[in-house]
Amino acid sequence: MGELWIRGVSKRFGRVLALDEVDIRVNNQEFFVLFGPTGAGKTTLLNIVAGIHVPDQGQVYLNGRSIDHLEPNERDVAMVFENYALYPHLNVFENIASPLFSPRYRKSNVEAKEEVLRVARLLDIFSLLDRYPAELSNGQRQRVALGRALVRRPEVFLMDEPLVHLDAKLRHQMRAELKEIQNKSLDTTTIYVTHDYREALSLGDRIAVINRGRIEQVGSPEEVYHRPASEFVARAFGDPEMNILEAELVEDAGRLHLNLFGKPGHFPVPDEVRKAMLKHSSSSVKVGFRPKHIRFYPEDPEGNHVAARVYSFEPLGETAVLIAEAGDRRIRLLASSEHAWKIDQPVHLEFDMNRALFFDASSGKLLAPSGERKEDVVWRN
Ligand SMILES: Nc1ncnc2c1ncn2[C@@H]1O[C@H](COP(=O)(O)OP(=O)(O)OP(=O)(O)O)[C@@H](O)[C@H]1O
Repeated sequence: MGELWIRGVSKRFGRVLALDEVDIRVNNQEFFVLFGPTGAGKTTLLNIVAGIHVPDQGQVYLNGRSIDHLEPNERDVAMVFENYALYPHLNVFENIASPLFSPRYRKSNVEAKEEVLRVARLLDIFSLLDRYPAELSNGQRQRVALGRALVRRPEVFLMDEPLVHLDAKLRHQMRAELKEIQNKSLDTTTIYVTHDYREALSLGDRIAVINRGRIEQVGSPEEVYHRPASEFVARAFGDPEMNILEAELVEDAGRLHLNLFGKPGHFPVPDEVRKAMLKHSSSSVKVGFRPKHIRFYPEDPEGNHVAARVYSFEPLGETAVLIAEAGDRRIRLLASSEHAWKIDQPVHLEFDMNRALFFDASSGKLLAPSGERKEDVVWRN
C-alpha cells in the first residue's frame, strides 16, 4: 500500500515561496508525474515527502497516517536522483545490495542475494553484476541506481529526473522500460519528476502540472493535453507550442465571432462554446490553436484565410516547423519536410475554430470548451 496525501503544503526559502498550498492525493500503485519548468518547486516537494525538508505549513500522510514526525530513514520511501551516485569501490551486485545491510533492513546474505537477483531480473542487468561503476555506460549506471532503490521495496518511490542525463535515444528506451517495470512488476506508488512534457505524457497515470509553487492542474495525460486548465498548461504540452492569440469577442446578427487579425467575419465561435463565452464578463479573450489545427496553403484559396508570409522554416526529419508572420503575430505551424518553404513566401492560413481553446485574457484560465472533445481530426498539409 502506498497512498499518499500531500495536504496544503507550503515552503518558503527566504523570499522565494517554493511551494504554495500544494494539495495532491496520489493513489496506491499510481505512477504520478510532477511536471513543471525549472524552479517550479518539484524537487522541493519530493524532498518534503522524503523528509529532507520540513514544510512551513501542511502535512504529508502515507496510508492515512501523518509521517511528518519521521526522519528520512524511517519513512518507507526511496529516492532516485538525477545524479545516480554509485559507490565506485563496490561492484554492481554490492551497490544494489548495499541498502539491505543498513540497520533498517538488516538482511542476511542469503536474503540479500535473492533480492538483488530479483531486481537484476527485473532490470535485465544480470550480465553486469560483477562490473564496477567505472566500467558501465550512463544508461547502465542509471539502471543500477534504479535497482538500488527497487531492492528496498519501498511503499513510495520518488524519482527526480532520473533519465535527464541520458542521451535522447537511451532516454526513450529507458522510458519504455520504466513503464514496463511499473506495469508488470512494481506494486509501488511512484512520484516521478520531470520537465520533459513527452516523458510526462508517456509515463504518467496522472500528471500534476506545477508552476511557481502552485498546482495548475492534476489530470490524466489526455486531460492535460486536450483540456488544459490554463494557458500555462496549454503552452507546456506540445512542440511546437500552442499558438495563443489575443482576440476580441464580437456579436453580430445574433452570432458570436472573434476579431482576430482585423477580420471579425472570419472566425465564428462554435455553438458548443458560444454559451460559455456569452457568460464571460469581458470581450477580451485569448484563443489557442495547436499548430496542427491550422491549415496552410501556398496559393490563396477561396474562403476564410489569413494572408501571411513565411518567417522561418525548420526541417526536422519527418516533419518541419514553419513560422508564419501575419501582421505582428507569429504563428507556429507543423509542416511536412518534403516541401521546402522559402523565407518571405506568401502563405495562407486557415484556422480550425472547432478546435480552438478559449482562455480568460487576464487569469489565463480555460473558459471553453468544456466536457468531452470529439475525436482528434488529423489535418494534413
Ligand atoms: N535550499 C534552498 N535555498 C534557497 N532557495 C531554494 C532552495 N531550494 C530551492 N530553492 C528555490 O525554490 C524554488 C523551487 O526550487 P526546486 O528545486 O524545488 O525547483 P524544481 O522545480 O525542482 O527545479 P529544477 O527543475 O530546476 O530542478 C526555486 O526558486 C529555487 O531557487
